[in-house]
Amino acid sequence: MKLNIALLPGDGIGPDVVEQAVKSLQAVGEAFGHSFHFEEAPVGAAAIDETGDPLPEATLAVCKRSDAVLFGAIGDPKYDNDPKAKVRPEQGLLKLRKSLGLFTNIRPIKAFPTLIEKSPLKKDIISGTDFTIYRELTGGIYFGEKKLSEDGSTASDLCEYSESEIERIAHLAFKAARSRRKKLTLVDKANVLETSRLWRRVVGSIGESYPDVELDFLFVDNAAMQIILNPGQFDVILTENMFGDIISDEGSVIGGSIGLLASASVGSDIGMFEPIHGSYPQAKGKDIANPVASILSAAMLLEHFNLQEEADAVKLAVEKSLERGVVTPDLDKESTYGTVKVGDFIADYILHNDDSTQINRENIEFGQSTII
Ligand SMILES: NC(=O)C1=CN([C@@H]2O[C@H](COP(=O)(O)OP(=O)(O)OC[C@H]3O[C@@H](n4cnc5c(N)ncnc54)[C@H](O)[C@@H]3O)[C@@H](O)[C@H]2O)C=CC1
Ligand SMILES: CC(C)CC(=O)C(=O)O
Repeated sequence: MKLNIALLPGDGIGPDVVEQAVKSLQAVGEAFGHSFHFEEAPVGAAAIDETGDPLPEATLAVCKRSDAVLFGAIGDPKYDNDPKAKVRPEQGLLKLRKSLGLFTNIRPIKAFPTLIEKSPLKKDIISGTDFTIYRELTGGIYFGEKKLSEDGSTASDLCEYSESEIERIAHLAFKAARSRRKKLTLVDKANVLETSRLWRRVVGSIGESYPDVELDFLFVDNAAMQIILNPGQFDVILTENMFGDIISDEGSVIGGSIGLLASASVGSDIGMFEPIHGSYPQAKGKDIANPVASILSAAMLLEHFNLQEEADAVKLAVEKSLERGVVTPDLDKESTYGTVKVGDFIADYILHNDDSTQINRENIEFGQSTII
C-alpha cells in the first residue's frame, strides 16, 4: 500500500516523539513492503514563530492532500502564561480538527499486565481494565463563542451542541460497543446542563436501534470517581468534548503514564493520529519523553487502513520494549533509556522479529483499538 502521511510534529516534545513514530512506520514499510511518503509542516507555536498563524494555509493544504495526519503536540509556556495573547498555538489544533471534519476522537485505555505495578492505583482495581473513550471533538465549549467584557472583568464561553453533532458520534460509539463487550456509558452533567439533557435524549433514542448494547448514563463528577475506583465496569464511554479531554487524562493514570495513550481522530476521509498528551515543554529536546503514545497512534493509523497485521507488529514491539524494561523515566526513574533508544528498540523489533508476520493476536496485550 502507498500512503501519503502529513507530519505535524508541533511544539515541545511533539518533534521528539513523532520522530520515533516515523521510525516505526518506516520499519513497517520495509518489513511489509509498503511505501509511506511523509510531508512535514509546521503547526502551533512553531508555526506562529514562522508565519504568525498557528495553522498556516500551506499546512492545511499538506493535510488535505494527505491520506492521514500524524500529529505530535502543540503548546508553549509563553502563550500559556500570557492571558492577553491574541493568537495561541491551541487555536491551530482546534481549527485543524474542524477543517478536517474530525468530530470523533477515540482514546483506548488499558492496564497492561507488564506495567501493572507502575500505576499508582492498586493492582486488583485496575487489572483487566480495557475501555475506550469516544470524545466529541469539534463542538461544545471549545468551539462556542468566547467573550471578554471591555473592562476585562467578565468572561464567557458558550457550550452548544446540535442533535446532528450528537447523532453522528453516537452511531460510531454504539457500533464500537457492539463490536466489543456491548456496553455504552454516556458521561454528562444532565442534572445541570441543557446540552447534557440534549445528549441524553438523542443518545437514548439512537440506543433503541442498538438493542443489543446496554446503555447507561453517568454524571461526569461520578464518572471521574468511578474511573479510578472501578475502571473495569466500562466498555465504551461516549462524552462531549471537554469532559472527554479531562477524563481521558485521568484514565491515563491506570496505564501508568500519559506517555502511553494514543488516539485516533476520525470523521471524514482524512484521519489524524495523535497522542493524548500535550507538548510537555519541560522535557523538550531532553530525550526523556515517552514516545509510545505517538508510536501507538501510528499503529492506530495502520488499523485505520485495515493494516491489522502491521499494527499488531508495532504493538508487539511496544510490548517487548515494556517487558524488557526498555522504557523512558516516566515508567522507571532508574531507566537509562531515552526517547530515541526506546524508538530505536521498537523500530528494530518490528524489522527483525522473525515471527512478526505470524503474530498470534490473542497474545497481544494492546488488542485492537476498535476503530470503526
Ligand atoms: N493535544 C495537544 O497538543 C495538547 C496540548 N496541550 C498543551 O501542552 C502544553 C503543556 O500542557 P500540560 O498541561 O503540562 O500537559 P502535558 O500533557 O504536556 O504534560 C502534563 C504532564 O504529563 C506528563 N507527560 C506528558 N507527555 C508525556 C510523555 N510523552 N512522556 C512522559 N511524560 C509525559 C509530564 O509529567 C507532564 O508534566 C500546554 O501549552 C497545553 O496547552 C495540552 C494538552 C493537549
Ligand atoms: C486544543 C487542545 C490543546 C485541547 C486538548 O487538550 C486536547 O484536545 O487534547
